[in-house]
Amino acid sequence: MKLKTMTMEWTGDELILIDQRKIPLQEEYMHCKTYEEVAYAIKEMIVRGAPAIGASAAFGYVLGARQMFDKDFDKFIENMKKVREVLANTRPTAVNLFWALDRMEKALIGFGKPQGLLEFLEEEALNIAKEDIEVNKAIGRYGAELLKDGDTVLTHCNAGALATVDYGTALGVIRAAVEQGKKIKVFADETRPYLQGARLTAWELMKDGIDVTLISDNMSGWSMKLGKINAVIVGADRVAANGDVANKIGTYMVAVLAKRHGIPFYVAAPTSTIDLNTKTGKDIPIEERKHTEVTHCGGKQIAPDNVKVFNPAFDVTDAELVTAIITEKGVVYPPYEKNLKKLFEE
Ligand SMILES: CSC[C@H]1O[C@H](OP(=O)(O)O)[C@H](O)[C@@H]1O
Repeated sequence: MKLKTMTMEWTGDELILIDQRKIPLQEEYMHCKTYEEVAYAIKEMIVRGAPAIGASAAFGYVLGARQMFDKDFDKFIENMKKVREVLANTRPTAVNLFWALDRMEKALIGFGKPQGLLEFLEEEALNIAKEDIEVNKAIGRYGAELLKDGDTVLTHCNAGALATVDYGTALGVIRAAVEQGKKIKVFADETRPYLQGARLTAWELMKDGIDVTLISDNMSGWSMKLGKINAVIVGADRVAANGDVANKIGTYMVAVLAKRHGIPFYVAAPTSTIDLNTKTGKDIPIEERKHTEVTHCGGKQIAPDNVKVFNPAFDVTDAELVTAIITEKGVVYPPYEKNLKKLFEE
């Protein structure tokens, strides 16, 4: 067995993904044997979460290399541009997708010859996946130092094991603090419209026996005002060079409320989510998804036919609202422009 976690399994022949659309009511799996099937799984959010998307795309690239292999290396390189394009066109916001595809393409071109190349690409995809787990544990260790015994942490969306290869980023911090013996409680907001908080975060934390309370999105402000929240920790899909953070829609609202109530707002993100080529949040492409995600809930229509809908899947939190960014290399504080750059100079 090559790699198996709650989120994904790489058997050597196929990528098996838990269908995150079905959690918490069913645990069903999608078996991807082609790069097109992996692309479908990413686009339809069978797998979601920036690092999980990146790792899945890496294995999709391996499957595509097997499908498109050609002994003529130049022709093979050309073929792989199509594989990359199909995988890259799935979702635009999470930079990990492009980071992983860049890394796989670099491995392909660097290897330079067809003999042994498929095995080499498989090893690189496995490296990406296994490194993600270690990165998340490092984020957890650094982030846990920011939490006190008895803290209650509000988290938005799902930045847990299901959003990564394993362990999670924001939930990795909570797991690490609990593993250190700290009594941590979590408030998970539901995260309309896709409900990653209600469906995924609550499910993950209950499976781990971590104290979690589910609230609707419009309860986060009142929970803070009542003094129930000591810290906010969220994940990220892309951190711009100036520290602006793209994350699930609703994150910005939580960040503004945290600022209003003097509550620290932490972003847990691997360096693979930090994109120095994106100067500010204004440059981050924000995915808009289908209207039925808003007009329907649990498969039931909750809005009038033909109502107009705006459904951005992400928003951007200004760097000034972010207390610190927790990475696998340590906790980064403002000024982000300077301090994020340093992460890549060491
Ligand atoms: C650890 S990254 C998790 C990040 O990804 C989620 O987006 P989606 O569920 O649409 O893939 C959300 O923004 C999470 O914070």
